[in-house]
Parts: sequence; structure tokens; C-alpha cells
Amino acid sequence: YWTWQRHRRLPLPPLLTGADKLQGARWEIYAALCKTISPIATINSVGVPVLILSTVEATLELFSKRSNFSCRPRWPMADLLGRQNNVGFQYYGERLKQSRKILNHSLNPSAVRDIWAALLEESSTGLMQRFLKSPDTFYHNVEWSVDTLIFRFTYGREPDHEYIEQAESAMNATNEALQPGKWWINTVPSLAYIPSWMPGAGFQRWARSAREKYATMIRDPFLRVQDDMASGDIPMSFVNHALQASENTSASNEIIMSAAGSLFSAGTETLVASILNIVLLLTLHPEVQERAYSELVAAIGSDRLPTLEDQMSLPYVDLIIQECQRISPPVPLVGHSNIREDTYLGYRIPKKSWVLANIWGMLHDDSNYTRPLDFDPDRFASVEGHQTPMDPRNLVYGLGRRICPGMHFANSFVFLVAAKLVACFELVPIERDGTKLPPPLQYTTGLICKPQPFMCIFKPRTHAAEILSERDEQSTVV
Ligand code: HEM
Repeated sequence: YWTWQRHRRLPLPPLLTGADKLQGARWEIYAALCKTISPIATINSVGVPVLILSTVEATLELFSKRSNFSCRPRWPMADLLGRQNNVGFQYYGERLKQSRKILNHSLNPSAVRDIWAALLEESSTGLMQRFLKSPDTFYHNVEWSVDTLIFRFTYGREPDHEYIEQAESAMNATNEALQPGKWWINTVPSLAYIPSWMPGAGFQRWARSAREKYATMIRDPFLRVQDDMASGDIPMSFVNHALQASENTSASNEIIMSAAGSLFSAGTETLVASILNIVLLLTLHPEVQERAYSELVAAIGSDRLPTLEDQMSLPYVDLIIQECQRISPPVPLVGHSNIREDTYLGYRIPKKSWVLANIWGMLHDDSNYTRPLDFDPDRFASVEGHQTPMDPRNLVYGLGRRICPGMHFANSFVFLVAAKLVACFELVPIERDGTKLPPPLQYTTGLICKPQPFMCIFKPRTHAAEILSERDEQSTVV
């Protein structure tokens, strides 16, 4: 009570004004406005306060050092859809800790190296083969390969068409449920308790149908792995790995099922965004591609594909990945929420506030990254006497107790795709009437930021067809 009394005298962080007068994505506008105001500012003070963090220091302090900010913002409509069982939406508590423990058991660096390396290698090579065969549909090829990779990782087999459709419809329903201002219930949570037959409770009926679809989508593939495990030898998968280590109670199985069901929505769009962004930025920078190709030929030659073991001998490829993640982090605003009221820099943070870390803003802060809009992988090269700026991979996966559990898996796949792209293709802008038309730097502005559909040419390098077909014959399946 006394803490509350003391805090009550403190003001909310300063209010950001003038956002409506600026153009650009939300994160760009917040970054521009916060620069002169404060590392923590208020975007919206009506109803649930929405705050924005614009510096690494503030984000480390709140998200990493304090456990209070490990909850997720509340969206009653998303709860009605049953998304509370999805790890990414779960509120902080015992169930979340158990889910994350299970995820870390299968996604820690040694598990990625020892169990999933063959799947990652095969999947990245498969993507190159698709680029070679049908370069015009490269955008779709990336989506298809990543969807298949995450499903195979989760359940050990290829997804059927029906699952992909169900997953897309579930993601669309979630996006609809998260639309600001669309649902009264998000502003008046008590509406969740009105019965679905009452007039005006249309949202209840819509939510029930979406919830049932989501439940089927996470239950059916899980039960299939469980049945297959009982009847014989089946491919390794997250579900298989987790069930082997579990107590096999209905409660622990249910947590594994929900954790598995969270991976598709969390892992696909983010990974697709990272890969398409690399394709886009490499197309725009031929000099960077040539330097990476020379490094690759000098390190491993041109008669085989790079593997995860070559990572240390390809430092320039690593600089390119860092710069691509900096230019366009797939999740530009990372949202956490605090369980109890708190204070920071003399400001009051009411409990259950939405606290958004502006990851894009931090990666474009010119006090850390000079000329932040320029694409310059060399900014991360270590030069004696100069401090290298922070590796963006320390930010793009979030921070603290909610940090992305798939980060090591994602980093390995992104490296393999980037290195194999450099080894197999020269990415060039399309030409019209003899003039090169570089693709525009245009990104989506929703929850996930990825390049908007664009065009480029995948020009195979001399040995591409050879090294890709050889690899096809030797392919190893987990
Ligand atoms: C480059 C690709 C990826 C990026 C940039 C990314 C980024 C993120 C971010 C920013 C968060 C929120 C972290 C926070 O709140 O502090 C997150 C959460 C999560 N990610 Fe990823 N992710 C990627 C790939 C993956 C993959 C491949 C998987 C699974 C195999 C995965 C599984 C998850 C899960 C389950 C969560 C929810 C964790 C929680 O709420 O406690 N992610 N990711």
C-alpha cells in the first residue's frame, strides 16, 4: 500500500505527441519522436497505458534485470481464441516456465548442433534447389521451405496442404483479434462473460469457431506422433524428443502439445522475413556479394556447398547477416507487460502496462550505429582501437525471460541459407529496356516486418547445378 501511495505521486513517462503528423512505420515514428524526449515514453495513456522503450539500457534494465516485465500484454479477444496456450501469448507463471524448459531442452545450442544440423543442412540445400528450378517463384519458395522446415522439426514429417491452410487461417484470426479498436471486448474485458446466444455477442460465436479450429490444428499432428511412437521407430522431432524426456502424464503431454503448436506461428514468418531480407539486400549490393563469394572460394573452394562447420571460416558472411538483421529486424516492436506496478527513471509504470521495446529504433540509433540507414556490413568488423557496435542478434530475438527459444535454430538456418546463396547464385536486379531496376526497400508494417513482394534474378554460378545435384544424391534425412 505504501509503495503504491509513493508511486501515485510519480508521473507517467512523458507523452509522445505529434505521431499523426509523421510518415513511416510506427517504429520509425516512435524512434524519431523518442530521440528528444526520454528513453521511456507513453504512447497512449487512455485505458491500458502503452509505453515505449527506445534505448538498449532501458530495455536491458526492465526486460532482463527485472522479472516483473516478463508477462505479455493482455488481449481478451486473443484469449477467447484459446491463444493463451500458445507460448508466445502466455502470461508469466508456472505453465510458461515449464513450456520454456521443454522448448530449451530441444532448442539449446548443443541440441541444434547434435540433433537438428542434418535437417537444417538438408532444408537449406532444398531451398537452393528450388531457387535453381523455379527462380521466378523465389518468394513463395522461401515460405514453402520454411513452413516445411518448422513442421518437420516439430512433428518429423512434411506438412499436408490442409495443415498449412489451417495454420494460415489461425494466424489470420489472431491478426484480426489483435486489431486495435475492432473488438469491444479488448477495451471492456468483462464482455468475455456474456453468453454467446445474447444479441451483440457475435464476437463470442466467431471466437468459438476459431478456437475449435485452432485446438484441432494443434491436437491432430501431436496425437499422430504419439501414436507412431507407440507403434515403432519414427523420425526425430521436437514432440518425439520432448515426449521421451517427459513424465508422460496427461498434464505434461498437454504442455508439450501446446508448446509444439506454438512453433509454427512463432518460427515461420520471422524466419521467412530474415531470409527474404537477405535476398533483397544482397540484390541491392553486388559488391558485397562478390566479396562474400571470394571469401567463400578462398576458404572452401567452389566444388562443394558450405556447411555449419564452415561458419568460423566465413566471417564476412557473418557480418552480412548482422547488417541484414540490423537494417530490418523481423519483430521491430517487442511487447512485454509488467505484473506489478513499477518505476523507472522517476516515472510510474502502472501494472499490466504494455511495454514495447523499439528494437528497430535501437538498431538505427546513430549514437551506436553511424549512418544507420546505410547498408554497411563492415561496421561490425573488429578494428583495433575501435569498439564494434552491438551484434543485432542480441536484440532481434528479444530479451530476458521471454527471449526467443528458437534463436540458435534460426541463427544456424539463416547462416546456411546466406552462405549457400552466396555459393550458388549471383542475385541481380531485373532489367527493362536495358536499364537495371533495383527492387525498392519496402517492408510490411504489421507485427512482423518483411520485404514486400519484389523481383530479382537468381543467376546460377558456374558450379551451382553440379554442387546442388551432387548434394541431392547424398542428402541426409533426420
Ligand atoms: C530469425 C528468426 C526469428 C526471430 C527474429 C525471432 C524473434 C522472436 C522475438 C522477438 C520473440 C519475442 C521475444 C521477447 O518477447 O522478448 C520471439 C519469441 C518466440 N520465438 Fe522466435 N524468432 C525467430 C525464429 C524462431 C524459431 C525458428 C522458433 C521455433 C523453432 C521460434 C520460437 C519462438 C517462441 C516459442 C517464442 C515465444 C517465447 C515466449 O513468449 O516466451 N522463433 N521470437
